[in-house]
Amino acid sequence: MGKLTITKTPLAGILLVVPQYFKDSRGFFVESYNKKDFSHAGITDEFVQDNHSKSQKGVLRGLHYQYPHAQGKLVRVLKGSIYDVAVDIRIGSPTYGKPFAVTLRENDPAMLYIPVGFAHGFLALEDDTEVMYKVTDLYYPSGDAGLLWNDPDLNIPWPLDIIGIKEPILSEKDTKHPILSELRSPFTYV
Ligand SMILES: Cc1cn([C@H]2C[C@H](O)[C@@H](COP(=O)(O)OP(=O)(O)O[C@H]3O[C@@H](C)C(=O)[C@@H](O)[C@H]3O)O2)c(=O)[nH]c1=O
Repeated sequence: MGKLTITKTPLAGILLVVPQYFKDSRGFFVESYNKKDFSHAGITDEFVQDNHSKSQKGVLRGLHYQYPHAQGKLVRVLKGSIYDVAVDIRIGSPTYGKPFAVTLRENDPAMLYIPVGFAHGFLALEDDTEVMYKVTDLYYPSGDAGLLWNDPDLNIPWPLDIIGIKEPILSEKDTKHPILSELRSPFTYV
């Protein structure tokens, strides 16, 4: 059992979660999820699916949400690094349309907890970047939805120049999401 440090961010509900990191001459050990400690710290969601993806440098996945069957997410990086972004799409939220971003990387136990009501995406900053995330509902392709990654209204400072690329590598689907002003968000702020 390790110590769990949870830090609030400027977007209510989005949390930085840092489990205790035990490093020794063999490498490291970390409890990446512990139901009891997470519940005590206020993350009471039940995670029902684990996702694992690998991306080359410059791949941008997002910004995604699912509805119905909305998913809370707990995101971490196994290999490489990502610029991870959550955008508040809860109607009535004081931070509606605002992004929060953090760099998550290998050999660093920091994770991002994103509750229901946010669109999520990330840019892989290195080749062979592997991301693993727990989600609170199963995948329903019919509920797959998103927001356009480069919507000027979101003004997300994706670090493309820092990794030396002009345009990210996107799925066909991710080029076609609506912008914030066209979004009919199903989420409300409570
Ligand atoms: C997300 C997902 C995809 N798939 C399949 C569908 C498709 O053929 C293939 C790739 O799917 P996608 O292109 O949607 O994968 P990807 O672009 O990586 O989608 C993911 O992006 C990040 C940012 C998220 O937050 C996730 O919730 C999810 O939306 O994998 C599943 O079988 N289960 C799943 O849970």
